[in-house]
Amino acid sequence: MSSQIINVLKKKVAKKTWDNWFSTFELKSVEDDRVVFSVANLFIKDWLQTKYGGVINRSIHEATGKELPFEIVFKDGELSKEETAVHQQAGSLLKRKPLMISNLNPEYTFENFVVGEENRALYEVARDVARNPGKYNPFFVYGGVGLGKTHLLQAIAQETMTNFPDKKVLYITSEQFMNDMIQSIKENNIQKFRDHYRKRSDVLLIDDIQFLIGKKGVQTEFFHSFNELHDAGKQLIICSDRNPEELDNFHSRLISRFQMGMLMTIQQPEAETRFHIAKKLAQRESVSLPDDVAMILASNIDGNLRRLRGAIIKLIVHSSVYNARIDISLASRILQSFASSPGIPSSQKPIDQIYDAIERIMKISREDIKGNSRNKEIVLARQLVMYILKQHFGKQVVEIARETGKQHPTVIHSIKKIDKSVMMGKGSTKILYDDLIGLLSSRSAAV
Ligand SMILES: Nc1ncnc2c1ncn2[C@@H]1O[C@H](COP(=O)(O)OP(=O)(O)OP(=O)(O)O)[C@@H](O)[C@H]1O
Repeated sequence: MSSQIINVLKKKVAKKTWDNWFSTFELKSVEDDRVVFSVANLFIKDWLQTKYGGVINRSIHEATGKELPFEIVFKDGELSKEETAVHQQAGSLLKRKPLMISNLNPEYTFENFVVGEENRALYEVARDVARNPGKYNPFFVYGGVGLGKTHLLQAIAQETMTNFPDKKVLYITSEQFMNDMIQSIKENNIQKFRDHYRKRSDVLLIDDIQFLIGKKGVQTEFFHSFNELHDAGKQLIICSDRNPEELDNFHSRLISRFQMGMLMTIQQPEAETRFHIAKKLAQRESVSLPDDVAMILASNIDGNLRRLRGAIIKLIVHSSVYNARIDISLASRILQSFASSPGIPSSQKPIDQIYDAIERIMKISREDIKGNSRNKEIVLARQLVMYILKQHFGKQVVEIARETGKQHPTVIHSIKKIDKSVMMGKGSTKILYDDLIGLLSSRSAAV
């Protein structure tokens, strides 16, 4: 029966697809309640689950006559050093994706951050912060969605760790701070939480502070952590999608703390900078983007750089799957698919906007998402709905539970799960999320 599943699956996908994506895919076991496959890479695992979950399910059904769910695990737990080296040297694009070891994305470095005139001053100060912790305290960076704030924060974190191996550098989102706080209260151990943030970090970086809008209790806790660290000369680095003054419903004393150090904004990159960013984004995927292709992408996609990245990833995946050259004609087709996907009307309720975006990008209907199917793609879509409601539209867990008709623990679990993938910049879930946010951010009020 084991080989039958693979045989059926092999017949259902094109040879090229099989060679590109299933070369390390093997059947590990068929159990009473599930089928387990293994692959040799984190990114492929994620990609197969998302893109080929449906066909894998159908193949299992056809071969076994049962509706068994499946799971994909790493082969032998993880890649051996030799395998990693081989995969880094050669093979398909996907095999070369690095495995993440910390909550910092190894690609978010200063070397990978392209500096145009518009952000030169910001870049210089950021490097200075990593060389001289405590000099500009706090360092507060704000600016629009997808302009590189997280990248810059993580670059400061990584460079500080290199410059000062003895310093304890802690990077978190303000949502994680809140979750840790709630967890510690549940476990009746708030002191441990306080010690963790106040005593065990020399450099604390907090991403997306705007998430704490309206959460007065967490703000108070953060205020005390801020003061204790600041008084002890520890470096604080904070970023937000808006100026501190625009943090509505924030304690005024916290806002004035944010304003007392170095406050800088991250600017939209000009077309020339976008050209260099496009080249760099491709280089991060070990692909060299021809100048004319980088040019056409940079001049057609502005604003949120995740859209630019999304287009480049699509280009690379397309060229890998269809064995096509990355040239102007392919880039134009990709751009057309971006342009022909009209915006989502912003007059709709957030949840309807998200359903629409998912239907367009993942081809999964709202009925499926609202239902109870455990199909992996549908489960992922459901989790993305909850995560986007929270992150992008600032909804509370109670509201999300009400709007999606799911229980609180399911909502919390889903948000955590997607947050982890997004934070780690992990594979296809992150790409999907970026695509969805790109589409939602470009919504047209006209429709
Ligand atoms: N100057 C740059 N050079 C190279 N890559 C960049 C630059 N700015 C942004 N990027 C890339 O663009 C993508 C989006 O950046 P990032 O996630 O840091 O944006 P953000 O401002 O934190 O977004 P959000 O407001 O949603 O939190 C990332 O892949 C990042 O590496």
